[in-house]
Amino acid sequence: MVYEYIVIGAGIQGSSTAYHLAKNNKKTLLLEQFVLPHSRGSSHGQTRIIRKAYEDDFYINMLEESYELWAQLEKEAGVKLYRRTGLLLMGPEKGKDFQLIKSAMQRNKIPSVVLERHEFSQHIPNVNLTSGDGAILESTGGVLYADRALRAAQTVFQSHGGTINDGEKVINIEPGDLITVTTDSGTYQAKNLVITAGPWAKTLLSHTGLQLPLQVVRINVCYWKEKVPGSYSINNRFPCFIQIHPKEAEHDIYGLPSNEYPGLMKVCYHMGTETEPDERDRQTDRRDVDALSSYVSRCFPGLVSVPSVVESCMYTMTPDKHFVLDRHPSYSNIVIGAGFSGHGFKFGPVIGKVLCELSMGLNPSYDLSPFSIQRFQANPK
Ligand SMILES: Cc1cc2nc3c(=O)[nH]c(=O)nc-3n(C[C@H](O)[C@H](O)[C@H](O)COP(=O)(O)OP(=O)(O)OC[C@H]3O[C@@H](n4cnc5c(N)ncnc54)[C@H](O)[C@@H]3O)c2cc1C
Ligand SMILES: O=C(O)[C@@H]1CCCC=N1
Repeated sequence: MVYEYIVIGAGIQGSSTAYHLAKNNKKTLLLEQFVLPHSRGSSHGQTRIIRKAYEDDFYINMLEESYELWAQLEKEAGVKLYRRTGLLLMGPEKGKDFQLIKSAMQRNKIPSVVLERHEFSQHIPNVNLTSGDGAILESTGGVLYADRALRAAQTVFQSHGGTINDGEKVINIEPGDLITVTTDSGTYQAKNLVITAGPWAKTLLSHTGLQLPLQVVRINVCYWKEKVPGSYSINNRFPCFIQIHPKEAEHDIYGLPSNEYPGLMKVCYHMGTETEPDERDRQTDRRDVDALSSYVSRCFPGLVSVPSVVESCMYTMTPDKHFVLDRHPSYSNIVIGAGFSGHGFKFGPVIGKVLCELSMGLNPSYDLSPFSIQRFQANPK
C-alpha cells in the first residue's frame, strides 16, 4: 500500500505529527507496535505537567504556541485536556538552576509570583520549604490529561482521513525516494517517513545506519496517600510542583496534585535506572523510591511517606536533555523526533507541527538548531 507519509510510533509525538499531516490533507499511515491504548512507552498515564517555567527561551517560545494548540485540540475533540493549577518551583535560592529559570520567567514576562518565606505557608499549606530555598508560583502551570490527549490527537487524525494500524511492529526500513517500511504483518511504501519511536528510537534508527546517543531509563511513578483526604487535591487548587536539587537526591523531584486516584498525590524522581525498553519490568531498582520517601516525609508532612501505588514509565534521555527534531543526516525524506528526556509531553502539539513542517519540506516555525543531530556528531561524548 502506498501513502504520502508514514509515521512510526503512536505516542504523543507521533500522534500529534500524524494529526498535523492529515490536517494538511496528506495521506498518512500511523503505525504502532502495540494494540492501542497501551502502557509500555512514555505517553501513557492520566496526567502530565504543563508549564512555562524553563531556563531556555527556545522552550518558552514553543510553549506559548503549545498552550494555544492544546486549546485548539480541546475544541476539535470536544474534551477537556488542560486544567490550570499553577506550578510551584522550589530550589536553592542562590543556585544556578533556580536563578536561570527565575530570570527567564521575568525576561519572558511569564505570569508568576515570588513567594517570600514568611508568606509561603499561607499560600501553600502542608509543604515545608527547605531552608535556603526560594519559591515561585507560575500561574499558567497546570495538568494535562495525558491519556485523553493522546486519544484526542488520534481521533482527530482519523477524522481527517488518517489511518492507524496498531499491533504492527516495524521490523525494517528501506530508505529511497520511495521508502519501504516492513512490519511483522505487512509492507508499506511512502515518499516520506517520520520516526517517533520513543524508547525504541535508538534500535529503529540503527536499521537506517544512524547511531544516536539515547539512553532509556525506567521511572517509578509513585502515588502517596494524603493523611487528610483532599489536602493536596486538584479540587482545592493545590499546584503542581518541581523541587530543584532536593537534599535527598541528585536530580529534581516533581509532583502533581491528587486527582486521578482520589486521595493519592503523584510525586516522582526526575531520573531512573537504565533499561532495555522491552525489559522494563525486569528493572527493580528502588533507590529513587527511598530518596522520595525521605523527601516526602521532610517536605510533605501531610502525606504517608510510603507510596501506595507504583507504576512504570520510561524516559529517553539525550546527553544534554534537549530533544532531537531533525532530518536523517543521510536521507532527507526521513524526519526524526526523539530523545524527549522526560519533559516532552507538554510540547506534543507544537512538536507535531514542526515535524510535519520538516517532513513537508517547509521552513520550520522555530529555530531547530538546539535539537540538531549534528550536535552529537560534532562532539560524540
Ligand atoms: C513518568 C513520566 C512522567 C513525565 N512527566 C512529564 C511531564 O510532567 N510533563 C511533560 O511535558 N513530559 C513528561 N514526561 C515526558 C513525556 O511523557 C514524554 O516526553 C513523551 O510522552 C514522549 O512521547 P513519544 O511519542 O516520544 O514516546 P512514546 O510515547 O514512547 O511513543 C513511541 C511509540 O512508538 C512505538 N514504537 C516504537 N517502536 C516501534 C516499532 N518498531 N514499530 C511500531 N511502533 C513502534 C511505541 O510502542 C510507542 O507507542 C514524563 C514521562 C514519564 C515517563
Ligand atoms: O516536564 C515536566 O514539567 C515534568 C516535571 C519536571 C520533570 C519532568 N517532567
